Amino acid sequence: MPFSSVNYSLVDKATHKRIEIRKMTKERWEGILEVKEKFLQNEIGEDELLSCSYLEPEVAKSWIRSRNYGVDHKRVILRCEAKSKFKEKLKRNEALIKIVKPLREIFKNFVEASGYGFQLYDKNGLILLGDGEVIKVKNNVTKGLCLKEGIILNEKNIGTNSHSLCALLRRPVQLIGIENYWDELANTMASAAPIIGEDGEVGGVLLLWQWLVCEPWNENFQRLFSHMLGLVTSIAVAIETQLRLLKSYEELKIANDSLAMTNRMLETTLSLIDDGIITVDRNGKITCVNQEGAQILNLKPDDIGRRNITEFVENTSSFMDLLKKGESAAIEEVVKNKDENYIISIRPVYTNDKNKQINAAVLEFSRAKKVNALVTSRSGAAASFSFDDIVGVSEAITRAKEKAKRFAGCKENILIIGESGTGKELFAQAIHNWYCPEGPFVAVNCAALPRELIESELFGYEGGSFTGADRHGRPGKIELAEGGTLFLDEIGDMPIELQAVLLRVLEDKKVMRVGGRRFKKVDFRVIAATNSDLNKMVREKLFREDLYYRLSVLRVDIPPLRDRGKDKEILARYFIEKYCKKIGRKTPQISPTVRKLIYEYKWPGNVRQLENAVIFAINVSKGDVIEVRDLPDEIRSDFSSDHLRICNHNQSNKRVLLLTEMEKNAIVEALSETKGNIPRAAELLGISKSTVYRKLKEYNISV
Ligand SMILES: Nc1ncnc2c1ncn2[C@@H]1O[C@H](COP(=O)(O)OP(=O)(O)OP(=O)(O)O)[C@@H](O)[C@H]1O
Repeated sequence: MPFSSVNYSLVDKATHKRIEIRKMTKERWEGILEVKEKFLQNEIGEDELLSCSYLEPEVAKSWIRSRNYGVDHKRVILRCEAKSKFKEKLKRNEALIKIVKPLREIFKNFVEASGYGFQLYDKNGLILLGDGEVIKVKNNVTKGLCLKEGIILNEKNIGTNSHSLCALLRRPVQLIGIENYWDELANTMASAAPIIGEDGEVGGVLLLWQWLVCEPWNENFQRLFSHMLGLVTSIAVAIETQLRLLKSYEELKIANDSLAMTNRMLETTLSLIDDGIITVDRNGKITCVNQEGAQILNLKPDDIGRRNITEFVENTSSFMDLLKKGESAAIEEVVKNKDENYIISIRPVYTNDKNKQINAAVLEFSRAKKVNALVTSRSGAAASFSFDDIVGVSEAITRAKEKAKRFAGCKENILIIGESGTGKELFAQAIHNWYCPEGPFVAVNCAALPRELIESELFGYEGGSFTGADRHGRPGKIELAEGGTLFLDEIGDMPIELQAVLLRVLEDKKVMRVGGRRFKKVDFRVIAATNSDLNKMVREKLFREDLYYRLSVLRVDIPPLRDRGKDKEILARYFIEKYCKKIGRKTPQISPTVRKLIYEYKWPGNVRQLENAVIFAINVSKGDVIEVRDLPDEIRSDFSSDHLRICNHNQSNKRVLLLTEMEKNAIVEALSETKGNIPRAAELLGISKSTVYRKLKEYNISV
């Protein structure tokens, strides 16, 4: 008689299908028993078994598989997993075991009290967590089935069983006694529920089993049995949830750790930046700050998230306008309670790239002084010379150097007077480097600047103030000299109308850009230089008297080269060596005639002229000695006339004798060097052949 009554059911959470559990009646029990005996004794075939209404089709299929595996229903041989493999599997299932273990501990007492067994299997029937219980079978006779970890109980070993069917069908399964294949399990009832992992695979099976203590068709037993399945399924669901939580927790922990690491890296990076970095929200509230930023704004840790950037900048409205505009910008601002100007670079942070809605901004505060120094050094306006680079031992230069050094130490403006090429800029750089080597050295040649540009060049201009100007405006040289030196070369050429403006700047130490409305504080020293007679210019009303006095508080006079005695030779040798080193050439000697020339020539172009002459000679000379012929034409011709002038004008016998002797020696030397070749000797001496012939006669020299 077909058995069809359905007594209870549960919903499989994996498939969301209702699993119907058939009630075990006496009739069904006996039906199964009968068909099992027939099947095991080969009295019925597979088809007949599969069509048996007492038996669940999945159980029937499993019996067939069990027989095909060769499982003996009376006696099975249990297999243990190899130690190393077992270890590896425990490791693989670590998270699952970690969750199930405490549950099993709780359950243990319950097991002892009510005779339940509780195990965790992997999907292949390996016991990952056992209760170590011994299955007692048949009339309380203890048999040797120990449900310990490491034992493999699967269909291939023990035939049909609930946890293997559960893993295969991926849903809860309940088997009672004779539904199992192995006779030893005929007195047990078991409920198994799968633990499905995030990947949708069976990660393990939870099994709850008990001895059959009464007839399975007993009402109480039926109730208990249904509860058992509900219980094991709920535990499995709880474990799945915990597994997911653990995974999310671990992912979160990894994400957290990496976030913390990124934060630490960012903090370290920010602390290394010696500019202030401050982040603000769209309303200007300060949200984050690095050490330097906190120092600039004098912020305490408590201020973060409370105070607004507008509390710290003077020109609040234009600052907030820029911030709200959401464009990258840089402005120069005065930070309240600070004596310094800062360049504030604003970098907006958008909510997303599409709508460009500003969400926050990163502000970089850099000291204007530092930025200007960088700009000027990058533009080649840095001072590279020191007092040690001023070559010379003559009394005149030593005195000038000492004076300049004394003046360098104080903040006053300095006026350097000297002929062109005497080294005025060299002195200015040395003074600057003595006093404030960190600051910018901004040089302006007042003679080289077109008259109409000199004002914007010196004072800068605001954006759009005149045609051709940079639309963002530009700082002037005075602003750029902040914290350093403004070197005004050829000050005598500064237009008179600008002299008044310069005087005011020197007095107030404030500038306003052309087209601007705001004065800006500047702190710099002026070193002015000229080769003009400023005194005379003042008398002739070409130079403002008040500016002259303002500038000439400390005055250094640089002596012309002709007054520097043996410095001339020292400098010549210095330049030869320096230049040859630069071009990688062997340093040539100076012929005695050239040496004499160096001493006696007037050097109207001073040190610059000497340096240029030496470079010229090195490039022209072919040998190891620089000869007169190697020198530039104008020096040779100037020298010859100087020479003659000395001969003509100086009537002192001694002097004439000396000079004639010198000339005679030079001619003898030239002839010996050219082995008596007169045209070549003339070339060497820088005089004509006919002069050589005349001189030979005059000095009675035979070739
Ligand atoms: N004492 C010195 N030692 C070494 N080099 C020197 C010395 N004096 C001048 N020079 C060199 O001579 C050249 C001219 O010097 P500098 O430009 O300082 O002169 P200047 O008086 O400012 O000239 P100008 O009036 O034409 O501007 C530079 O190359 C400089 O380095």
